[in-house]
Amino acid sequence: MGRVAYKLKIPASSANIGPGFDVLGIGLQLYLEIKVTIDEEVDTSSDEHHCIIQYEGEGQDKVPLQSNRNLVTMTALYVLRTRGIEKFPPGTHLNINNPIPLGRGLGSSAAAIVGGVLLANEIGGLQMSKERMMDYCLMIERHPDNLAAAMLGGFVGSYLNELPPGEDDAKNISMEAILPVAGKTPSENYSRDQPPKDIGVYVKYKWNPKIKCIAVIPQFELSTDKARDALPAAYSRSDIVFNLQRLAILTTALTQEEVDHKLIFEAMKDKLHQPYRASLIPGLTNVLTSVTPETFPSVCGICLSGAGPTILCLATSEFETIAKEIISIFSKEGIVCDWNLLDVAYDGISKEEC
Ligand SMILES: Nc1ncnc2c1ncn2[C@@H]1O[C@H](COP(=O)(O)OP(=O)(O)OP(=O)(O)O)[C@@H](O)[C@H]1O
Ligand SMILES: N[C@@H](CCO)C(=O)O
Repeated sequence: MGRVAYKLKIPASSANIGPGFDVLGIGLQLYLEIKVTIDEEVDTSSDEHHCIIQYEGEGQDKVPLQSNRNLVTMTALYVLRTRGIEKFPPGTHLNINNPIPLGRGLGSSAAAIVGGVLLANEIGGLQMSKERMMDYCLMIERHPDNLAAAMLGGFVGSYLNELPPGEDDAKNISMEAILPVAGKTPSENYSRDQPPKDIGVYVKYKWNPKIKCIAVIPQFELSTDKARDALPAAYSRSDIVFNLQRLAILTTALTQEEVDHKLIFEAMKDKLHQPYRASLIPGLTNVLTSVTPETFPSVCGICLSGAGPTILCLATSEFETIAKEIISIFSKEGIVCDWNLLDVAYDGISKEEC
């Protein structure tokens, strides 16, 4: 085979966008990069799956580098196993550069999972479509919003199909049958079954390019699992209708040529997840009610990004002023933040030869 080298890029993402809990996502121009080099002359036998990982960027002090513990390579190994391949080709090196902060609501885990599936697709020559790769991704992170935005790019809506009984069981097999679970001895009995087909359906909306994304990123982590545990098991009809009405408006309001700031602002309100997560994110309620088109005319809307704690503010100008206002509200709670102005990543995953 000789030496092979290429780079995979996967965007960060913001999920929910207010009312679209587990439904909407936006790909963001902040990319997890995985440089893949395969050189069979190089000895990689120190790793049990022949994959040496170098990692820099967010989480570099804590992201595991063993191939059976790192989310990117664990995901790739899961996909490869379902195709009868148990290891990477001898001589595989990954140089991972990750600017996406972990556990902050910017889709770091979705980028890692999409990156792992894409890596397996390339290494195994599997030639899967993006939709088929999404089936694998959804076996690991079981809501489609961040994953679809990372895979497809742009502003994306998704739903999960109601699969026939046998296939639905296959979709819900335990995580331990798919990936090694932290704190547990890796299983010898992983599933080698390919996932059901067409678990999800995705649609890309247009996006008005005048609207930019301000991400204000508190310097503390909130795991998605913890933020999901804060949610109730059931909702009132009026709260569900509140979100559905706004969701129906929002997906078009963000595409219209004339930006209607007040319409978007109202359509980005939510009653299904943000109110329940407020206790985990001091200052959240104040941020969501203080930064409005009345206080800053270029604000279109403001919401929790994914499971938080990052705040996503959509705006057409005044970016630094708006970011500083959000930062000052958090600072009153003793929370320090970074911020970043991000454009939409319209294209999702990509591969460059090196
Ligand atoms: N590049 C990476 N390499 C290895 N593991 C990663 C990588 N990125 C994320 N992870 C894993 O994913 C975890 C974060 O996932 P989590 O779903 O809690 O947050 P998030 O994806 O950043 O936020 P959200 O889903 O709300 O957008 C990290 O703690 C780490 O275990
Ligand atoms: N929709 C998900 C996104 C985070 O992964 C949530 O809010 O829990």
